Amino acid sequence: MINASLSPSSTELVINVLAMVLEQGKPLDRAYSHHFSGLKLAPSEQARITSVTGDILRRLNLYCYLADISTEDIERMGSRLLNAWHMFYELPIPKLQYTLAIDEEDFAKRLASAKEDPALFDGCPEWLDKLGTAQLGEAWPKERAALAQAPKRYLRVNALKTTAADLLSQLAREGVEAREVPGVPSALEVISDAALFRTECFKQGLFEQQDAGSQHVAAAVAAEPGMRVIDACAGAGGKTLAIAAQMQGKGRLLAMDVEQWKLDNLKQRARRAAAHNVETRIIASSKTIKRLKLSADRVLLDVPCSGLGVLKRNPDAKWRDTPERLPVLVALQKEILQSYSRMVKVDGILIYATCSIMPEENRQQVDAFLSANPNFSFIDDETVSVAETGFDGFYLARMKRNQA
Ligand SMILES: C[S@@+](CC[C@H](N)C(=O)[O-])C[C@H]1O[C@@H](n2cnc3c(N)ncnc32)[C@H](O)[C@@H]1O
Repeated sequence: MINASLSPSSTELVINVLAMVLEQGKPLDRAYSHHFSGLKLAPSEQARITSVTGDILRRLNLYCYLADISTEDIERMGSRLLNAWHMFYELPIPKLQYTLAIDEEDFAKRLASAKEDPALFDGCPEWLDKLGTAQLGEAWPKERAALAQAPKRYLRVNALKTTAADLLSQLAREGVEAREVPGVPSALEVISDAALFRTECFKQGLFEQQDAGSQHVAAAVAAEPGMRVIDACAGAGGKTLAIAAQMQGKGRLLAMDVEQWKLDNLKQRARRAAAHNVETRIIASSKTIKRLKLSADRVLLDVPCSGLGVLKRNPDAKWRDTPERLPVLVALQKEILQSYSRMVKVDGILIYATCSIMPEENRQQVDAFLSANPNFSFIDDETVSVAETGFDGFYLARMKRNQA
């Protein structure tokens, strides 16, 4: 994808999106929709812009260092940043009307010294490198390097409507090239640049866009038709819809969250996917949880987390987040685990999950929960490593309730 220079107009768009994210603090997807609306960009050009913007955000500190500018000065110095980015990939520099040129000799010196600093080369802010090293030790550098790579595009075959083989051939008829993903039977990897959401297959609800790691976590719920299942931090329902397919639409699937707009979004997606056994419920207070005491065969707690496993896909988070957020999240996860586990019935299974690879949010939480709750026993756990799988990074643990 990164094999040709951007046009001058696309360069300007990338600078504007970056400035909106980094200087106005807007989420990346909102910055894209703001700047793309009203433009008649070809899907391939739009894909190039998002791919270059993503790459710059994944290694923003590296490109800023090469451009000799600060990460806070993108609006004013954006052309210099984009020049450095083109020089890094040895691409001809776009001919902008106003541009801040970079001295080639100076650039070569900076590049040589950046290569001596692996954390900088992987686009890792200092606070994150310290945290990753403290949490993961020797395993951190390879995860850090993997988090600097572009994410692959995956979709989940909606088993309520189709099969992987049928979807592959229908997508091929619409010009979308995809292939199966070893180890994740519900997933297909999209290998062409197609505009997926414009396809008939999408309109018919034959698939959802979802990372293969997230699908792997949903598979661990192993819900069966007729069960009573609660997805208590359902958000817009990525995992809920996967669970509905496991249940073949039979049984009761309750999707809960503290944000109504996410549940509204979920309802819409569930309709398109024909996931008719999904019910949504807002968590208004602890009473909502209490009323569901000992009621579910499976409870999935996909808790709010640092998101440090999904930085490939959300690279802007690295430049917004601070290390102070982690202890706050860890305390919230602990509270959710303790309180929401009440909904698991005897012999039922609790599935705790995060999109983080940091032990403090993962195994350490589970161990603390198990020692405070001897009525639950550990079944298994797994960290989906970004480096080993190429997927987003996740964690999941399964625990069984043995007594009320
Ligand atoms: C990691 S996201 C869930 C992603 C979702 N399961 C998916 O697969 O698309 C965590 C969710 O927890 C929700 N949340 C935050 N605090 C919560 C709480 N106290 N109880 C329940 N959900 C909460 C957030 O609104 C967010 O939607």
